[in-house]
Amino acid sequence: MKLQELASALLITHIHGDAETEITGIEADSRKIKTGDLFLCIPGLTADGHDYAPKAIALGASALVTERVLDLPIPQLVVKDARYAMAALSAHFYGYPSKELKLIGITGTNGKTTSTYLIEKILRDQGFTTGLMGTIQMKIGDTYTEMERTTQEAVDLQRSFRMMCEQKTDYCIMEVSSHALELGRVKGIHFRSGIFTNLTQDHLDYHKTMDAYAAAKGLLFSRLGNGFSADLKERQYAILNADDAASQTFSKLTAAQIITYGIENDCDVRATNIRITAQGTEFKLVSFAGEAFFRMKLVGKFNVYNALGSIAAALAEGIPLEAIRNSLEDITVVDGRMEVVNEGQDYLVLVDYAHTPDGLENALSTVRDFAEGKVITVFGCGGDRDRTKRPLMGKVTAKYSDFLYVTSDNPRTENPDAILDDIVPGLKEVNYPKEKYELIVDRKKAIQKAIEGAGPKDVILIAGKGHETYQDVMGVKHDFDDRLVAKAAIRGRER
Ligand SMILES: CC(=O)N[C@H]1[C@@H](OP(=O)(O)OP(=O)(O)OC[C@H]2O[C@@H](n3ccc(=O)[nH]c3=O)[C@H](O)[C@@H]2O)O[C@H](CO)[C@@H](O)[C@@H]1O[C@H](C)C(=O)N[C@@H](C)C(=O)N[C@H](CCC(=O)O)C(=O)O
Ligand SMILES: Nc1ncnc2c1ncn2[C@@H]1O[C@H](COP(=O)(O)OP(=O)(O)OP(=O)(O)O)[C@@H](O)[C@H]1O
Ligand SMILES: N[C@H](CCC[C@H](N)C(=O)O)C(=O)O
Ligand SMILES: [Mg+2]
Repeated sequence: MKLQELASALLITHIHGDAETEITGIEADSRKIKTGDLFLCIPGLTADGHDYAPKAIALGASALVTERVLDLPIPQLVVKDARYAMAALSAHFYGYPSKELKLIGITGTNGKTTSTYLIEKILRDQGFTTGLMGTIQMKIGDTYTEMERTTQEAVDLQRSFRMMCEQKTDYCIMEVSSHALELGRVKGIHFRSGIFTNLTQDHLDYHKTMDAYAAAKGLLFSRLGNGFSADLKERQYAILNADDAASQTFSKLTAAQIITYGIENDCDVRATNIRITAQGTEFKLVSFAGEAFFRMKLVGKFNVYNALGSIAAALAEGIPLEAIRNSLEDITVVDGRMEVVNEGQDYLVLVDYAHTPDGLENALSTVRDFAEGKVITVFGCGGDRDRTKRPLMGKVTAKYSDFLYVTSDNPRTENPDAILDDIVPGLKEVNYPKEKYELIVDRKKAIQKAIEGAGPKDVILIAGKGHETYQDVMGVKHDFDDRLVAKAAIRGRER
């Protein structure tokens, strides 16, 4: 594509340099530049892409997008807002692929990943081809790619959408993080449905206040439904959790058709007669499409919420309730979410991804409900992330645990001991007895100790890292998988 043609996606009348320059790719990271690429110089939070322009040129970049003219020998598109340009130019370069897909976006503090897998299952059982993007991976059909982030940067996102189109994907189900919404990674993307799971504390390091965090999530809905359509295929839906106060705000922001779901409040898709056991959940679904009895293998009331949002999204696509039920009843586990580590031992070991106060509240209250023995929790908090959630996570775990191992999650660039020290005030606030917890920085040792100390019928919840197969210490990702560490410890104890 010629630079001139690409520039037509923006209000650019003047190009510094040769407008006929051929652009064969588009990148915002100098480390990924190939010959012929356009390099977007993004002023970021920690670095300024403009500083990497010379490196991009050395690697063969054929043109730049900049916010100021640089004294460099290749053509430049000078724009006011390089992030906006990144989203708009990427969409244009890849031919607006989101319009060729039915895109279902999910936002909320907890439950996004889980919901993507539930919806994927329902759609695939109906014979649709699907793409999935989120924390665990990107999946196109049965091909998996590990991702750096939950929601990709605009350039990568548009490229992935194009790949999905090439593989004749009908639906793409994706997690939309608040960072992505705030940083414009999904700007201009055409969503068919937006789902809101819930809003509780996380990421205040980035958003600073809960209001700002909510406003970021709201962007998914304010951009939905900008034109009414008689054609069902073009309709857009905002699927909102009626039991979360933020939904009221989001409902005012959107022009899309609203479908509400929940348990406590009156809504369009509601679960009643809920029964939670260690084996799963049961509930009666009452909806505009009729009633049905669901029996799922996923545990916890929070998974009823995830199921409800997914059911609402599927109903909006015209999928029969019976079929939805059959699909959801089939799902046994979502990778790293309440995943049982079973080596035949007489105590239960669960690996879960709860890494927020509310996630822990949900996971632990569920465990507490069905535990016949003690509840032993192993958890920590991620470094370089919201510090204010640390004592809150301590407080929640104290509320439900008979014994606690406070350990490292991904310390990233922080001192691991200091992270543990930030958790302890939460334990002290609720007078959690000193003899009921231990601080063990080494996560492997903490897991081993928890397993060595477990008695018959006890439940050990290892929280925070779920599906992760690494531990990030000072930017180095060391192999680490809670499930494998737990397995080895169980076997070691038996010997
Ligand atoms: C807060 C946040 O999301 N920051 C992301 C953002 O940073 P940024 O825009 O400020 O970029 P920067 O690192 O300052 O660099 C500026 C520019 O220089 C470029 N650069 C930089 C270095 C270099 O050698 N060459 C080069 O070209 C970068 O590609 C970028 O375009 O863009 C960068 C490039 O894409 C990301 O690496 C960075 O993610 C950081 C590492 C991060 O940790 N993000 C997390 C918090 C995140 O996004 N998480 C959410 C999930 C949350 C959830 O699931 O709940 C997610 O969607 O994954
Ligand atoms: N609907 C929910 N409400 C509250 N907690 C939940 C819910 N669903 C899952 N959880 C808890 O939160 C953890 C993370 O779930 P999941 O990975 O589905 O969320 P996510 O929103 O994708 O998280 P992330 O922001 O890290 O991508 C689970 O392991 C579980 O403990
Ligand atoms: N998407 C979340 C995941 C947190 C997972 C936890 N293991 C941690 O490292 O804090 C984040 O990036 O904040
Ligand atoms: Mg996720």
